[in-house]
Formats: sequence, C-alpha cells, structure tokens
Amino acid sequence: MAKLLSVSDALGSPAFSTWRSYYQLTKPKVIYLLMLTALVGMCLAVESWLPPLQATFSLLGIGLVCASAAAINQILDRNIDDKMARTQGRPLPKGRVSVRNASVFAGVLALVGFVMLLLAANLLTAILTFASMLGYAVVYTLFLKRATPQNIVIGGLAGAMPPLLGWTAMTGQLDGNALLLVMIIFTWTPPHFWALAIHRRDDYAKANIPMLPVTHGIEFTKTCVLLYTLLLCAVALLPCLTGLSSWLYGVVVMGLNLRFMQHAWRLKFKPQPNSAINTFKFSIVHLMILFLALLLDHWLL
Ligand code: HEM
Ligand SMILES: CC(C)=CCC/C(C)=C/CC/C(C)=C/COP(=O)(O)OP(=O)(O)O
Repeated sequence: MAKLLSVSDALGSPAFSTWRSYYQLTKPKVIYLLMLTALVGMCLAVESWLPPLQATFSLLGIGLVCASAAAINQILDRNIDDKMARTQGRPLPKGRVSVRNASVFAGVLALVGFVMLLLAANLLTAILTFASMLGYAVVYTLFLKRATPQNIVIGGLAGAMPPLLGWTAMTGQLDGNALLLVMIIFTWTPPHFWALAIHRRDDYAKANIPMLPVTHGIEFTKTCVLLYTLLLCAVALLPCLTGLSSWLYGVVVMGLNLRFMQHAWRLKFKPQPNSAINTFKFSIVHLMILFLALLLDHWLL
C-alpha cells in the first residue's frame, strides 16, 4: 500500500509533471509511428540482420530530430494552438513550459540527434534529416499551414521521409524502393489529415487556418479524401510489383485498402456523426499494420 501511494505521489509531483510537459512537446505518438517507418526502412535496406549499434543510434538520431521538429512546430504555433480546443491543453498555451525553455529543449534534441546521425549513420542521412526537419518545422508550420489548403499535401513530404532516412542510414545511398515507401506515406497523409480536419473544421475556422474543409467546404474535402484513398490503395500495392515485397504483404495490404476505402466511401456517401474521426483513427492503424506487414514479409519470405 505504502509503495502504491509513493508511486501515485511521484506521478503527481511537480518534477513528473514538468517531465511530462517536455514529453508532450515532442508529439510522442506521432514520433513512435515515424520511428517505426524509419526502422522498417532500415530493415528492408539490408538482406541480413541490422548492425545493432549503427541501427540503434541512427534510429535514435532520427527520432530525436523528429521530436525537435515537433517541439519547434509547437513553439511557432503556440498562438494558433491556444485558439483551438484540440490543442489548447498543450504545454506552451497552458504556460507549463516557457518559450525559452522549449527552444533550448528543441535545440538540444536536434543537436544530439544530428551528432548521432553523423557518428552512427552518414552525412547523406544527416543532411536529408535536416532538410526534412526544416521542411516540417519551418516551411510547413510557418508558411504553408497559414497560406494554402494544399499545406498538408506539400508539407506531408517531410513527414513521409523517415523510411528513406532509415534506408540511407544503413546503405548511404538513395534507392527506388525507399522512395516508394516515401510515396506510400505521402499519399496516406491527405486522407489521414483531412478526415481529422473535417471533424475539427470549426476549430480551424476559429483559428483562421486555411485548411481544406474551411476554404472549400466539407463535401469537397470528403471527395478529396476518397480520391486520395484510391491513390493510396494503388501506391500501397506497388511494393509487390517492384519485387520489394511478396504475397504476405500483398494479402495484408489488400485487406487494409478495402477497409480504408470502406471508411472513405461511408464518409462521403453514408456519413454518421463519427465517420470522419473514425476514418482518421483507422488511417493510423492502416499505416502501422502496413509497415509491420512490410517487415514480416521481408523477414519471413
Ligand atoms: C503534414 C503531415 C501531417 C499532418 C498535417 C498531420 C496531422 C495530424 C494531426 C492534426 C493530428 C492530431 C493530433 C492531436 O490529436 O493532437 C495527428 C495525429 C497523428 N498523426 Fe499525423 N499528421 C501528419 C503526418 C503524420 C505522419 C507522417 C505520421 C506517422 C507516420 C503521423 C502519425 C500520427 C499519429 C500516430 C497520430 C495520433 C497522435 C495521438 O493520438 O496523440 N502523422 N496528425
Ligand atoms: C525530420 C522529420 C522527418 C521531421 C518531421 C517530423 C514530424 C513531427 C512530422 C509530423 C507531421 C505532423 C504531426 C503534422 C501536424 O502538424 P500540425 O501543426 O498541422 O498539427 P497540430 O495542430 O496537431 O500541431
């Protein structure tokens, strides 16, 4: 009993809540999925087992730079985040972390991440990771997000990069199959985000952010979700055609594609109040299982 009390005391302590605020600055769940895609890129790049030290520190390096990009995004977006119900509770709008401390935190994460990439991976990976970080934290956040409803389509390229970063970390070279993995996440991003943006349309309108449902309406956005889902379904099959993956991945991805199409179709033609948020949630399951299937197929067949 005493032990249980001391655990709950520790969780409620100021030190833990400070630690949790910094952790939240990194958008942890997004980062874990990004790191999974980078890890799969690494595994698919080599025929045998991964070199343990090189792979561990490269993956950590990619994760730390992504986390830094997420923290910079929250620093630059703190005034927008304060206006939206979904983001109001974040550490910066709530004043739980100061802008100065968040900036130091983001700087340290980026620095440690780059040094790790330079030491464990190679210069190409460090440069590509730096470019992706700038693409998301500066180009998307500061310019595109505030300027055009195509913001997430263009900005999505940065978030799609981790499998390529994982690949180059192991081989030091660009590869067509790695670009194919990037294409999968690139075409996945619009249905992933626009489904959420439909659900949160009023939040974005209130914050004056030109997301597609605000500028072009909900019906048009639903059509775009459906069309991009179709495109994603086609692109997701390409690893079978290029020989990167075989029947196991093919069977799993066909099941995933059918389910995603069902969500997108329902959202457009038979909507229920929670169709949009359910489509968003399924998009995350879709990408996670798709990358796990790529890995299993690579290992088992
Ligand atoms: C420009 C591209 C992207 C945009 C605009 C975008 C946008 C968003 C937004 C607004 C959320 C909601 C976060 C919240 O509830 O506070 C979200 C959640 C999420 N996104 Fe994305 N996303 C993008 C790319 C990605 C990528 C590339 C991945 C991973 C490969 C990813 C994985 C996730 C995950 C796992 C969540 C759930 C987070 C949670 O429940 O806390 N996203 N995304
Ligand atoms: C090095 C590298 C690959 C960097 C990219 C890393 C990264 C964190 C990509 C995630 C994309 C994402 C969560 C966008 C949402 O931003 P938003 O501002 O539209 O969402 P919000 O309103 O929830 O903050």
